[in-house]
Amino acid sequence: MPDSTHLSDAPHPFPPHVGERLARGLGQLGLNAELKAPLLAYVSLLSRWNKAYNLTAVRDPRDMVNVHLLDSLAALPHVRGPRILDVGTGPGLPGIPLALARPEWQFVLLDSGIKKTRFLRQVAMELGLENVEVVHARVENYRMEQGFDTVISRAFSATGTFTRVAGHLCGPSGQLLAMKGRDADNDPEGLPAGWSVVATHSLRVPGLSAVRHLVEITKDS
Ligand SMILES: C[S@@+](CC[C@H](N)C(=O)[O-])C[C@H]1O[C@@H](n2cnc3c(N)ncnc32)[C@H](O)[C@@H]1O
Repeated sequence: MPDSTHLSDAPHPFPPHVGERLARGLGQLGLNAELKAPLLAYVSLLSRWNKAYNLTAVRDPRDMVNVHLLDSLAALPHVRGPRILDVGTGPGLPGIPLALARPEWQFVLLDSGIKKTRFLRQVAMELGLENVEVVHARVENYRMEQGFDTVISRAFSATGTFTRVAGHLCGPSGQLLAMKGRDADNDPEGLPAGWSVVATHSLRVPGLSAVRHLVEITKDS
């Protein structure tokens, strides 16, 4: 395990153009430039812990800016607060970038992998993220008295499986959002009874040529 006592002192291990790329992307998404510093601090932690914990296959911090940070933030206009659950968050995607962008909302970041949640607790502590709770659990076993406004996942599973294992965590007027790559996977046949795909949004991510998709699923009324 990386020695956490040294992490906060570590300089960002990136050349200036990494920050410039991020600042440009934030501008294109209409987001505050002040997000740049905490997002780079997150990428710094991610790339350091990745060496020991293998948290993401994306190893180059320059690629992390587009593939992880801006990709996560591109979903923000469709996320409804104030209570968000990120299912299978892995190293905190999209949960950490979203929580940084919306400090007034409450985020639960859930993953069944102990290395992921250990890393995320460190991130929340180092970045002072008081709006983030980290939960180590399988989503199908996780229960919450009050449902969430948005239950989101990125690269987690087929849309039908996501709905089956996480649907019980949606509040009465909540929504499920499944972040997908090129293939939207919005096949209504795969959904459990009583749930429908109400929209598939195409997302443009700064710096990425391929279109991403966001599948919105709600309970039938
Ligand atoms: C492909 S990774 C995606 C991680 C992250 N969302 C991203 O976009 O990089 C899928 C994650 O889901 C987690 N996972 C798989 N099944 C799960 C379950 N039943 N409950 C909670 N987490 C699960 C895995 O541990 C893994 O971190």
